[in-house]
Amino acid sequence: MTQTLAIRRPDDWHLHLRDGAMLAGILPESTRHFARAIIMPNLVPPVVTAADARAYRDRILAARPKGADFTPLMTLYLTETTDPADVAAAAAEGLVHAVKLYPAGATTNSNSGVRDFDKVRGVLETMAEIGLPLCVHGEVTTPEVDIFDREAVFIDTVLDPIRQATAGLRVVMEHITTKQGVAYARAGGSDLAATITTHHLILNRNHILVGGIKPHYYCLPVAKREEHRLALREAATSGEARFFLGTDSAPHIDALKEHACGCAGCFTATNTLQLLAHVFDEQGALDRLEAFASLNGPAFYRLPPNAARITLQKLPEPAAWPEKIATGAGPVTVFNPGFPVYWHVRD
Ligand SMILES: NC(=O)N[C@@H](CC(=O)O)C(=O)O
Ligand SMILES: [Zn+2]
Ligand SMILES: [Zn+2]
Repeated sequence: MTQTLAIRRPDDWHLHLRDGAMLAGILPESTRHFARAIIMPNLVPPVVTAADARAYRDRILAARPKGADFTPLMTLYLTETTDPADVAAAAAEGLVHAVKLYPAGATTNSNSGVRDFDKVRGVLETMAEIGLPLCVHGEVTTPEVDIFDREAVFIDTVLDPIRQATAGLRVVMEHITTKQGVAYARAGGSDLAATITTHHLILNRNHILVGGIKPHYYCLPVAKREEHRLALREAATSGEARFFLGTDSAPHIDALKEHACGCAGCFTATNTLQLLAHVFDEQGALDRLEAFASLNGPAFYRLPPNAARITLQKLPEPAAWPEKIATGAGPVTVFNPGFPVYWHVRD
């Protein structure tokens, strides 16, 4: 018996598209199923000003496959010298939909991130006034803090103080990976939301480390214990408006993943929808997939949901996708969940 599920076309509220040959190679993987995406600004050099964002948007639009219905929603990379007036103008023009906070050194290409939070107070106050969301990579970078504790410590020592100090600031906790992240998101009001990735609904830290190290399962924040994965599954499938999909699909060429000092990032753009249907089916929550993937995100970002629909089908044979995407920069391995997935996306 074939099971069918039609949902509004989804959006991806946290996506890395990179630039140049990598952008050209991986963009079709996102435009196939997603209508819009919040585009992360951690290029080298980062997307800091409105002019940077406009130029990057134009490169993305130029790389779009013919006929693709896909709108990139741009973000600015917050630095200690970001100009509040430039941010406000970019938001007013509809160019920029969020500002991204990377604690300096927390993740891939985050060296221009924030070290002294007092220096960004003016920008945050402007953002609170105009309702522009701050997207946060929530990990401390203090060497003494264990990598598995960095999200929970960030919430207590950085995120909560920022939110207390900046009344009305709208915040998205990006790619939460812990039960503490889920609890903190839940304790906030309508000005707080959290994205959850596909891979963090599937992986715990054993998947990365048991039976040999799996570089393609390494991302930041790193996957945590099983109890945290279960908390994320419960949150994602709850239907609550504060939780929505941000894949954090983050391509790196295989040569840099399968490396003595491998890059962080899982590439899930290709098969995210199939995997999500599998996860929501396992949780008995298929009726809430649309809220997570297609409704809650636009509501938080104050955009209408997509009018178009996409149909998912559970078939007797497993869904297939390429093992790797060939790009001009080199091959990128597609996230392999390690189990068969019977949900397909109908063309
Ligand atoms: N998630 C990752 O592991 N990597 C991201 C950066 C990020 O989102 O932290 C990347 O740009 O590669
Ligand atoms: Zn991040
Ligand atoms: Zn990311």
